[in-house]
Amino acid sequence: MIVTIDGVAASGKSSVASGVARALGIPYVSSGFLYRAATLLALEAGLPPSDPAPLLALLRGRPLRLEPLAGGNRVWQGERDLTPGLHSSRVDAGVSAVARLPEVRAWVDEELRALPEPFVAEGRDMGTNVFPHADAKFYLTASPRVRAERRAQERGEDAGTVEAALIERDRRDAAQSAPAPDARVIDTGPLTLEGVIGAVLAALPARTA
Ligand SMILES: Nc1ncnc2c1ncn2[C@@H]1O[C@H](COP(=O)(O)OP(=O)(O)OP(=O)(O)O)[C@@H](O)[C@H]1O
Ligand SMILES: Nc1ccn([C@H]2C[C@H](O)[C@@H](COP(=O)(O)O)O2)c(=O)n1
Repeated sequence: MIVTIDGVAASGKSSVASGVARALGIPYVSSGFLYRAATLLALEAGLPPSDPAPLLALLRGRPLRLEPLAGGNRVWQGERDLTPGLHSSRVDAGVSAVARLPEVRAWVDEELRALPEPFVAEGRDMGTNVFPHADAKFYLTASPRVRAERRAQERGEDAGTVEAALIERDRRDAAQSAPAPDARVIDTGPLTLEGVIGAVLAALPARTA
């Protein structure tokens, strides 16, 4: 069984996917972690963001392992846990360029499709491209301001600065961020996190709940 939760930056995908996965007793998969890990390694190696060849050689030479857990994901390269470095403003600023590379997207898709079911998968294109036959699909939205205030509170940053960065990231990620035609779209703006999780659980087909 696969449930997909897609949406724009800071719309609540990870938090909602985690809550739904816990309620179902299954892991959740954060596809963004793989894009962020590839970006972190590219930045550390000083690789050119527009040339996929050296990055793919690095990723295939020393493979990454995504560890989906009910409470969160971790990404390992050998014995090195890359997770602590994935959610920095530096990675935020560089990840869209890496995620735009078709070769990197193909690598991420291959990694995701190799994971054993069941799981909740969150990202931008889980319901459209990676798992089009998922059992249930959801797409989260909220206004840039609402998302910025949540992210700013989470990271202790200025909401105006965060809002501008989110709008820019939405623009850069637009090509892969459309909702699947059969996805249920949820505006999380008026809802608490628990309210969104409850709405997703209530909308699951009987066989998945
Ligand atoms: N409905 C909600 N009400 C209030 N706060 C929320 C809600 N949904 C998410 N949040 C909070 O908003 C912040 C961003 O949520 P989260 O990290 O899950 O978003 P995301 O879509 O996974 O972000 P990114 O695209 O950067 O990975 C977190 O602090 C989270 O707790
Ligand atoms: N399925 C996905 C997941 C993520 N991305 C890109 C776009 C995001 O800016 C970046 C980080 O994702 P996040 O951790 O913020 O969910 O990775 C993508 O293109 N496709």
